[in-house]
Amino acid sequence: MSDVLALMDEWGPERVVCVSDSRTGMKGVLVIDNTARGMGKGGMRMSPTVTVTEVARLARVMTYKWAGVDLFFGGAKAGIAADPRSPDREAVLRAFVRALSQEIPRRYVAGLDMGLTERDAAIVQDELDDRGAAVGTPHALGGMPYDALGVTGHGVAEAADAAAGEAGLTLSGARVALQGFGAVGHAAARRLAELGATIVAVSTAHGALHDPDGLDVARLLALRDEAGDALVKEYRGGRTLDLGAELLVPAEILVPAALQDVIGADAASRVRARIVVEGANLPTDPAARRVLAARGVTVVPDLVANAGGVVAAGFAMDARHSPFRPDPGAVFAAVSAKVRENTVRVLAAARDQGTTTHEAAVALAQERVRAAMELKGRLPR
Ligand SMILES: NC(=O)C1=CN([C@@H]2O[C@H](COP(=O)(O)OP(=O)(O)OC[C@H]3O[C@@H](n4cnc5c(N)ncnc54)[C@H](OP(=O)(O)O)[C@@H]3O)[C@@H](O)[C@H]2O)C=CC1
Ligand SMILES: O=C(O)CCC(=O)C(=O)O
Repeated sequence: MSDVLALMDEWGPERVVCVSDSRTGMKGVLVIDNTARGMGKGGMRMSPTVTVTEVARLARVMTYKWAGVDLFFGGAKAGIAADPRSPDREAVLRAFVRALSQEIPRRYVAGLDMGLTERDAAIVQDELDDRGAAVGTPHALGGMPYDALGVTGHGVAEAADAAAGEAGLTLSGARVALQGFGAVGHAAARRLAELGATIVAVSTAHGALHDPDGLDVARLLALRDEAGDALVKEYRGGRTLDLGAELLVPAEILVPAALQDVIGADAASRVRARIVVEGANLPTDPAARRVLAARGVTVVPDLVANAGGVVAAGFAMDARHSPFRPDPGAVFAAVSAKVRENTVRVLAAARDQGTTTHEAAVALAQERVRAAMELKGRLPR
């Protein structure tokens, strides 16, 4: 745990709970970062490589993301070290949730992150026999299935449109390269195409595709439904690239929407896009952000660009104990308004203060978290 102790600072994390189960081989962690503005809320991820440090870093992003959209929840994230394609995934998920029955839903409500779907949110509710245990459940359970609806990706595309406007570009005809075609990536592609952008590259863990004249987004979306992960192998047209090369193709806009830490200082010096919109959490590191800023590349930070998920989760938190379903139209409208407003605000603040956009977004969020900590007597004496 020494790595996590090293991550602890005045903001958190307040609570790190590691759990395991010998019968299923389950190993996982819940990190509750800062609850000054409300209880722990954030997605649950399943990945064979997840680490305690990764989940703690993601939980910190959640603290800032909730504050950034000015909704009253605290930052939290959960991670299960397992392959989401494993036939044992349900048993592992159930064991994880059972082991955290003291935390869920009293201190933490689960949501969707990488590797988990609406059906998993339903399993979390089932395991604890509590409709309040998770959000992101299917419509048939009265939930707000924000991944299936593509709410986060929709917001990412709206952020791209707002940032393009600030940079004097229009999305119409702009070339976009995307990493990841999961819950966030596919919905971002769909909305970007609707807004007139040309998607020139996409990738999944199985490979990357590039066509400088534009990929057929409708075909890619249909293949995702038909072929799942193998969509890049099934697509006819374009040429395949080594994984990671999709980040560096000529394009006006780059949307990393898969993994964390994919753009370091070296990749940042080779990115060809004028705008980077962070669909994923933590795709860039601080050195990369400085390199991009120095090169005049506009970065819309994760906590701004992918905040559609928290806005939807906010609606879903309200609806957990209500017989009424949230109206998807109202959710999409709120996501669009909030993400656009925050994109413009953060880009302007960074320009005015001479900071990176991440520094500007975090400063705004910290101001709100600090105010709550002060009111609750949580600041150091
Ligand atoms: N879901 C949400 O509402 C939110 C998600 N996020 C963040 O967005 C990111 C993506 O999450 P989400 O879309 O939910 O996850 P999913 O599990 O739905 O999709 C992940 C996608 O990334 C692809 N991928 C995995 N590894 C690589 C790789 N090495 N190179 C290229 N693509 C890869 C996967 O491919 P394959 O299918 O082949 O495995 C898949 O297409 C994460 O950082 C998450 O934290 C942020 C806010 C909200
Ligand atoms: O809080 C949620 O339910 C999902 C949002 C999330 O995990 C994220 O924005 O990364």
